[in-house]
Amino acid sequence: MKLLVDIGNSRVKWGLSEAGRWSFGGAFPTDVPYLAAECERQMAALRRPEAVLMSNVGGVLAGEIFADWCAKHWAVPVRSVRSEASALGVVSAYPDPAQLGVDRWLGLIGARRMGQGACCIVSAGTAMTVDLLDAEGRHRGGAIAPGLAMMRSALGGLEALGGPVETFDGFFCNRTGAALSSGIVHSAVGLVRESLRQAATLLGTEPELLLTGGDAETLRPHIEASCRLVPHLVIEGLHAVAEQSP
Ligand SMILES: Nc1ncnc2c1ncn2[C@@H]1O[C@H](COP(=O)(O)OP(=O)(O)O)[C@@H](O)[C@H]1O
Ligand SMILES: CC(C)(COP(=O)(O)O)[C@@H](O)C(=O)NCCC(=O)O
Ligand SMILES: [K+]
Repeated sequence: MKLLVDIGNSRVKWGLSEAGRWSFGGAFPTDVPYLAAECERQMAALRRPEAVLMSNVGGVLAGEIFADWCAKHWAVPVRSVRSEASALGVVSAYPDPAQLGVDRWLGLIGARRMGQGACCIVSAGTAMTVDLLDAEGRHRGGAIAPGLAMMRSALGGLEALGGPVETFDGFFCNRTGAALSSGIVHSAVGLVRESLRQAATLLGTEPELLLTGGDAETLRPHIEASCRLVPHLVIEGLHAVAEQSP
Protein backbone atom coordinates (compact mmCIF):
# COMPACT_ATOMS: atom_id res chain seq x y z
CA MET A 1 0.00 0.00 0.00
CA LYS A 2 1.22 3.53 -0.84
CA LEU A 3 0.13 6.69 0.99
CA LEU A 4 -0.76 9.63 -1.26
CA VAL A 5 -0.83 13.12 0.29
CA ASP A 6 -1.91 16.41 -1.30
CA ILE A 7 -0.86 19.39 0.82
CA GLY A 8 -2.64 22.52 -0.38
CA ASN A 9 -2.67 26.01 1.14
CA SER A 10 -5.97 25.31 2.97
CA ARG A 11 -6.22 21.57 3.43
CA VAL A 12 -4.25 18.35 3.44
CA LYS A 13 -6.05 15.56 1.59
CA TRP A 14 -4.82 11.97 1.59
CA GLY A 15 -5.61 8.57 0.12
CA LEU A 16 -4.29 5.01 -0.16
CA SER A 17 -3.15 3.39 -3.40
CA GLU A 18 -3.14 -0.41 -3.70
CA ALA A 19 -3.55 -3.02 -6.45
CA GLY A 20 -4.40 -0.57 -9.18
CA ARG A 21 -7.01 1.38 -7.19
CA TRP A 22 -6.97 4.19 -4.68
CA SER A 23 -9.38 5.20 -1.94
CA PHE A 24 -9.87 8.55 -0.22
CA GLY A 25 -8.67 8.58 3.38
CA GLY A 26 -9.36 12.00 4.84
CA ALA A 27 -8.63 15.70 4.99
CA PHE A 28 -7.58 18.23 7.60
CA PRO A 29 -6.59 21.91 7.67
CA THR A 30 -3.06 22.87 6.62
CA ASP A 31 -2.46 24.43 10.00
CA VAL A 32 1.23 23.98 10.75
CA PRO A 33 0.88 23.96 14.58
CA TYR A 34 -1.65 21.10 14.43
CA LEU A 35 -0.35 19.22 11.41
CA ALA A 36 1.58 16.50 13.25
CA ALA A 37 -1.34 15.97 15.65
CA GLU A 38 -3.72 15.61 12.71
CA CYS A 39 -1.38 13.08 11.08
CA GLU A 40 -1.37 11.16 14.36
CA ARG A 41 -5.15 11.28 14.58
CA GLN A 42 -5.88 10.28 10.99
CA MET A 43 -2.93 8.09 9.95
CA ALA A 44 -1.40 6.47 13.04
CA ALA A 45 -3.60 3.40 12.75
CA LEU A 46 -2.63 2.73 9.11
CA ARG A 47 -0.27 -0.14 8.47
CA ARG A 48 3.20 0.95 7.37
CA PRO A 49 3.04 2.14 3.75
CA GLU A 50 5.68 0.79 1.34
CA ALA A 51 6.00 4.34 -0.03
CA VAL A 52 4.65 7.84 0.63
CA LEU A 53 4.12 10.23 -2.28
CA MET A 54 3.47 13.88 -1.51
CA SER A 55 2.25 16.81 -3.58
CA ASN A 56 3.10 19.95 -1.61
CA VAL A 57 2.17 23.50 -2.53
CA GLY A 58 1.31 24.38 1.08
CA GLY A 59 4.76 25.56 2.09
CA VAL A 60 8.11 24.00 2.92
CA LEU A 61 7.40 23.79 6.66
CA ALA A 62 4.17 21.83 6.21
CA GLY A 63 6.02 19.36 3.99
CA GLU A 64 8.85 19.01 6.48
CA ILE A 65 6.51 18.42 9.41
CA PHE A 66 4.69 15.73 7.44
CA ALA A 67 7.93 14.05 6.33
CA ASP A 68 9.25 14.13 9.91
CA TRP A 69 6.07 12.52 11.20
CA CYS A 70 6.32 9.74 8.58
CA ALA A 71 9.98 9.16 9.46
CA LYS A 72 9.22 8.95 13.18
CA HIS A 73 6.07 6.86 12.83
CA TRP A 74 6.98 4.43 10.07
CA ALA A 75 10.65 5.14 9.25
CA VAL A 76 9.47 5.53 5.67
CA PRO A 77 10.87 8.29 3.39
CA VAL A 78 8.48 10.71 1.72
CA ARG A 79 8.87 11.28 -2.00
CA SER A 80 8.00 14.91 -2.73
CA VAL A 81 6.74 14.72 -6.32
CA ARG A 82 8.07 17.47 -8.59
CA SER A 83 6.61 19.04 -11.73
CA GLU A 84 8.44 17.79 -14.82
CA ALA A 85 8.84 18.73 -18.48
CA SER A 86 6.99 15.56 -19.47
CA ALA A 87 5.74 12.36 -17.88
CA LEU A 88 2.90 9.82 -18.22
CA GLY A 89 1.71 11.22 -21.54
CA VAL A 90 1.70 14.88 -20.45
CA VAL A 91 4.05 17.59 -21.75
CA SER A 92 4.26 20.75 -19.64
CA ALA A 93 3.71 24.17 -21.27
CA TYR A 94 6.12 25.80 -18.85
CA PRO A 95 9.60 26.48 -20.27
CA ASP A 96 10.69 26.19 -16.63
CA PRO A 97 8.68 23.08 -15.67
CA ALA A 98 9.57 23.37 -11.98
CA GLN A 99 7.68 26.67 -11.82
CA LEU A 100 4.32 24.94 -12.44
CA GLY A 101 2.60 24.10 -9.16
CA VAL A 102 2.96 20.36 -8.56
CA ASP A 103 -0.77 20.21 -7.75
CA ARG A 104 -1.50 21.53 -11.24
CA TRP A 105 1.08 19.14 -12.76
CA LEU A 106 -0.50 16.15 -11.02
CA GLY A 107 -3.97 17.37 -11.99
CA LEU A 108 -2.86 17.24 -15.63
CA ILE A 109 -1.52 13.72 -15.15
CA GLY A 110 -4.70 12.63 -13.39
CA ALA A 111 -6.86 14.13 -16.14
CA ARG A 112 -4.79 12.47 -18.86
CA ARG A 113 -5.19 9.13 -17.12
CA MET A 114 -8.94 9.58 -16.67
CA GLY A 115 -9.91 10.96 -20.04
CA GLN A 116 -9.08 10.67 -23.71
CA GLY A 117 -9.79 14.03 -25.24
CA ALA A 118 -8.85 17.62 -24.58
CA CYS A 119 -9.87 18.94 -21.20
CA CYS A 120 -9.99 22.18 -19.27
CA ILE A 121 -9.15 21.58 -15.61
CA VAL A 122 -10.54 24.02 -13.06
CA SER A 123 -9.37 23.56 -9.48
CA ALA A 124 -11.38 25.62 -6.99
CA GLY A 125 -9.14 25.68 -3.95
CA THR A 126 -7.35 28.35 -1.97
CA ALA A 127 -6.50 29.75 -5.36
CA MET A 128 -8.51 28.95 -8.47
CA THR A 129 -6.36 27.43 -11.17
CA VAL A 130 -7.23 26.69 -14.79
CA ASP A 131 -5.17 24.38 -17.00
CA LEU A 132 -5.78 23.35 -20.59
CA LEU A 133 -4.68 19.94 -21.82
CA ASP A 134 -5.10 19.12 -25.51
CA ALA A 135 -6.05 15.73 -26.94
CA GLU A 136 -2.38 14.89 -27.48
CA GLY A 137 -1.53 15.47 -23.82
CA ARG A 138 0.12 18.81 -24.39
CA HIS A 139 -0.41 21.29 -21.55
CA ARG A 140 -1.34 24.55 -23.24
CA GLY A 141 -0.90 26.68 -20.10
CA GLY A 142 -3.34 28.07 -17.57
CA ALA A 143 -4.42 30.85 -15.28
CA ILE A 144 -4.43 31.58 -11.55
CA ALA A 145 -7.03 33.61 -9.64
CA PRO A 146 -8.12 34.01 -6.01
CA GLY A 147 -10.29 31.20 -4.66
CA LEU A 148 -13.74 31.81 -3.18
CA ALA A 149 -12.55 32.09 0.42
CA MET A 150 -9.69 34.37 -0.61
CA MET A 151 -12.08 36.70 -2.44
CA ARG A 152 -14.33 36.73 0.63
CA SER A 153 -11.50 37.54 3.02
CA ALA A 154 -10.17 40.27 0.72
CA LEU A 155 -13.58 42.00 0.77
CA GLY A 156 -14.11 41.30 4.46
CA GLY A 157 -11.38 43.79 5.24
CA LEU A 158 -13.71 46.60 4.17
CA GLU A 159 -15.74 47.76 7.17
CA ALA A 160 -19.06 47.77 5.35
CA LEU A 161 -18.49 44.27 4.00
CA GLY A 162 -17.43 42.47 7.17
CA GLY A 163 -20.85 40.92 7.73
CA PRO A 164 -21.97 37.37 7.01
CA VAL A 165 -22.21 36.07 3.46
CA GLU A 166 -25.69 34.85 2.56
CA THR A 167 -26.92 32.69 -0.27
CA PHE A 168 -28.21 34.52 -3.32
CA ASP A 169 -31.30 33.67 -5.33
CA GLY A 170 -30.48 35.78 -8.36
CA PHE A 171 -27.50 37.50 -9.90
CA PHE A 172 -28.65 40.97 -8.81
CA CYS A 173 -29.12 41.10 -5.03
CA ASN A 174 -30.73 43.55 -2.62
CA ARG A 175 -28.81 42.58 0.53
CA THR A 176 -25.09 43.01 1.18
CA GLY A 177 -24.52 39.41 2.24
CA ALA A 178 -26.18 38.04 -0.88
CA ALA A 179 -24.47 40.59 -3.12
CA LEU A 180 -21.11 39.45 -1.79
CA SER A 181 -21.93 35.82 -2.46
CA SER A 182 -23.22 36.55 -5.96
CA GLY A 183 -20.17 38.63 -6.86
CA ILE A 184 -17.73 36.01 -5.58
CA VAL A 185 -19.40 32.98 -7.14
CA HIS A 186 -20.02 34.69 -10.46
CA SER A 187 -16.41 35.91 -10.63
CA ALA A 188 -15.37 32.27 -10.43
CA VAL A 189 -18.09 31.15 -12.86
CA GLY A 190 -17.02 33.90 -15.25
CA LEU A 191 -13.44 32.59 -15.20
CA VAL A 192 -14.71 29.11 -16.04
CA ARG A 193 -16.89 30.37 -18.88
CA GLU A 194 -14.08 32.47 -20.36
CA SER A 195 -11.62 29.59 -19.99
CA LEU A 196 -13.89 27.34 -22.05
CA ARG A 197 -14.45 30.05 -24.65
CA GLN A 198 -10.73 30.69 -25.02
CA ALA A 199 -10.00 26.95 -25.09
CA ALA A 200 -12.52 26.39 -27.89
CA THR A 201 -10.90 29.17 -29.90
CA LEU A 202 -7.41 27.78 -29.32
CA LEU A 203 -8.25 24.12 -29.95
CA GLY A 204 -11.05 24.52 -32.47
CA THR A 205 -13.34 22.43 -30.29
CA GLU A 206 -14.70 22.86 -26.77
CA PRO A 207 -12.80 20.62 -24.34
CA GLU A 208 -14.34 18.61 -21.51
CA LEU A 209 -14.55 20.61 -18.28
CA LEU A 210 -13.04 18.87 -15.25
CA LEU A 211 -13.97 20.54 -11.98
CA THR A 212 -11.99 19.72 -8.82
CA GLY A 213 -11.03 21.25 -5.48
CA GLY A 214 -12.83 21.92 -2.25
CA ASP A 215 -15.16 24.53 -3.71
CA ALA A 216 -16.10 22.52 -6.81
CA GLU A 217 -19.47 21.49 -5.34
CA THR A 218 -20.25 25.15 -4.56
CA LEU A 219 -19.52 26.27 -8.10
CA ARG A 220 -21.03 23.38 -10.02
CA PRO A 221 -24.72 24.43 -9.84
CA HIS A 222 -23.80 27.78 -11.36
CA ILE A 223 -21.86 26.41 -14.33
CA GLU A 224 -24.06 25.85 -17.36
CA ALA A 225 -21.46 23.89 -19.34
CA SER A 226 -21.50 20.14 -18.78
CA CYS A 227 -18.69 19.27 -16.41
CA ARG A 228 -17.10 16.26 -14.79
CA LEU A 229 -16.69 16.63 -11.03
CA VAL A 230 -13.49 14.96 -9.86
CA PRO A 231 -13.18 15.69 -6.13
CA HIS A 232 -9.52 14.76 -5.72
CA LEU A 233 -7.78 15.11 -9.10
CA VAL A 234 -4.37 15.72 -7.51
CA ILE A 235 -4.58 12.36 -5.72
CA GLU A 236 -5.61 10.74 -9.02
CA GLY A 237 -2.34 12.10 -10.39
CA LEU A 238 -0.37 10.87 -7.38
CA HIS A 239 -1.93 7.42 -7.88
CA ALA A 240 -0.80 7.42 -11.52
CA VAL A 241 2.74 8.32 -10.46
CA ALA A 242 2.67 5.72 -7.66
CA GLU A 243 1.61 3.00 -10.09
CA GLN A 244 4.41 3.89 -12.47
CA SER A 245 7.14 3.87 -9.82
CA PRO A 246 8.43 0.55 -8.37
N1 LIG B 1 -14.55 20.16 5.04
C1 LIG B 1 -13.98 21.31 4.60
N2 LIG B 1 -13.16 22.00 5.40
C2 LIG B 1 -12.56 23.16 4.96
N3 LIG B 1 -12.77 23.71 3.73
C3 LIG B 1 -13.60 23.02 2.92
C4 LIG B 1 -14.22 21.80 3.30
N4 LIG B 1 -14.97 21.39 2.26
C5 LIG B 1 -14.82 22.27 1.29
N5 LIG B 1 -14.03 23.28 1.69
C6 LIG B 1 -13.67 24.41 0.84
O1 LIG B 1 -12.48 23.98 0.17
C7 LIG B 1 -11.61 25.08 0.03
C8 LIG B 1 -10.22 24.51 -0.01
O2 LIG B 1 -10.20 23.62 -1.13
P1 LIG B 1 -8.94 22.70 -1.37
O3 LIG B 1 -9.06 22.17 -2.74
O4 LIG B 1 -8.77 21.75 -0.25
O5 LIG B 1 -7.79 23.83 -1.29
P2 LIG B 1 -6.22 23.66 -1.32
O6 LIG B 1 -5.89 22.52 -2.21
O7 LIG B 1 -5.78 24.99 -1.85
O8 LIG B 1 -5.80 23.43 0.11
C9 LIG B 1 -11.86 25.94 1.24
O9 LIG B 1 -11.60 27.29 0.91
C10 LIG B 1 -13.35 25.72 1.55
O10 LIG B 1 -14.13 26.72 0.95
C1 LIG C 1 -1.43 28.40 -7.49
C2 LIG C 1 -1.20 27.44 -6.36
C3 LIG C 1 -0.72 28.19 -5.12
C4 LIG C 1 -2.53 26.75 -6.04
O1 LIG C 1 -2.42 26.13 -4.81
P1 LIG C 1 -3.74 25.73 -3.95
O2 LIG C 1 -4.79 26.74 -4.22
O3 LIG C 1 -4.12 24.41 -4.47
O4 LIG C 1 -3.30 25.69 -2.54
C5 LIG C 1 -0.18 26.36 -6.76
O5 LIG C 1 -0.59 25.77 -7.97
C6 LIG C 1 1.21 26.94 -6.96
O6 LIG C 1 1.94 27.13 -6.00
N1 LIG C 1 1.60 27.24 -8.24
C7 LIG C 1 2.91 27.77 -8.54
C8 LIG C 1 2.83 28.83 -9.62
C9 LIG C 1 2.30 28.31 -10.96
O7 LIG C 1 1.65 27.24 -10.98
O8 LIG C 1 2.53 28.98 -11.99
K1 LIG D 1 -4.73 22.26 -4.47
